[in-house]
Amino acid sequence: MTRQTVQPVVEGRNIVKRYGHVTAIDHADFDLFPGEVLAVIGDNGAGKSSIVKAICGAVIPEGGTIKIEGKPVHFTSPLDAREMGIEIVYQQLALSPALSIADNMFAGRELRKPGIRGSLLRQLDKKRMEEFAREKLTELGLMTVQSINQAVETLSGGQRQGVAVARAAAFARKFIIMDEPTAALGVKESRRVLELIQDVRAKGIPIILISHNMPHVFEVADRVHIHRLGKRHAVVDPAKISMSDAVAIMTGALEPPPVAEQQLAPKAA
Ligand SMILES: Nc1ncnc2c1ncn2[C@@H]1O[C@H](COP(=O)(O)OP(=O)(O)OP(=O)(O)O)[C@@H](O)[C@H]1O
Repeated sequence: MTRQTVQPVVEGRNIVKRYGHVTAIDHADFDLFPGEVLAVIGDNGAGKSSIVKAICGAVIPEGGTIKIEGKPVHFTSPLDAREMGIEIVYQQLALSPALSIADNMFAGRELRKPGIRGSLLRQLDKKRMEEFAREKLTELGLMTVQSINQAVETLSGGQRQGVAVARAAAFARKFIIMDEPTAALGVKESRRVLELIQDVRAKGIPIILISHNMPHVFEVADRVHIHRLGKRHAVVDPAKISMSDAVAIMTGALEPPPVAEQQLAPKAA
């Protein structure tokens, strides 16, 4: 397959978003390709969260185009993106501590019992949800947790993040956005989440990983999107650039490589 024939999963062009006098997204471009982990790095306030929010409907851009698998989209809320199979894992876990693992996995999209018990009486199909949750956690090697009915508040930070990743992986049909998924975790727990990212990629689901942690980025990313002053400043191959050069480009201390030497698309297979 040549580079030209690979259709991006996400293609953002010329995206603009202003907050008063602040231009959070300044005619930015963005590409995510099938099967890859794309890291997004940038200084504080560079606009990383804003561009990713525009892609998942949490921010509505004022200009530009966003295509998902070649089709223009105009999301008005993250629910629109979720319906399309786009999942998000936040640093601040969006899990409900008092609810069980299984309940958290299905929050907002519970399975109902078949027939009239589900459609009319709205009865939840607990058994099917538990089975599904168990299967998904097992798939990602996360069944070290005691019970699927255990409250999330009894889990360690890493296990909780594991549940959030498993939930995203279970429902993502297009891609997963992870915003600083290891920021709140210890060394061992971060390691597990990095392994999970690789497992999810192995399942064929592409991932956008926002992170300030350069060793983590360089360990798992296939390409590194460097965001600066509201726009895509460069895309580099982590196998070909040093961490310190990537940081220098990010801060403006070093010029980005010429476009022809950048990794704007994955290497041809
Ligand atoms: N809701 C908002 N209202 C006003 N300004 C905002 C809002 N969201 C973001 N901004 C501004 O837009 C710019 C980009 O912010 P954004 O959070 O996207 O950057 P970031 O690269 O994700 O930063 P960080 O790494 O610190 O999270 C910043 O100047 C920020 O203050």
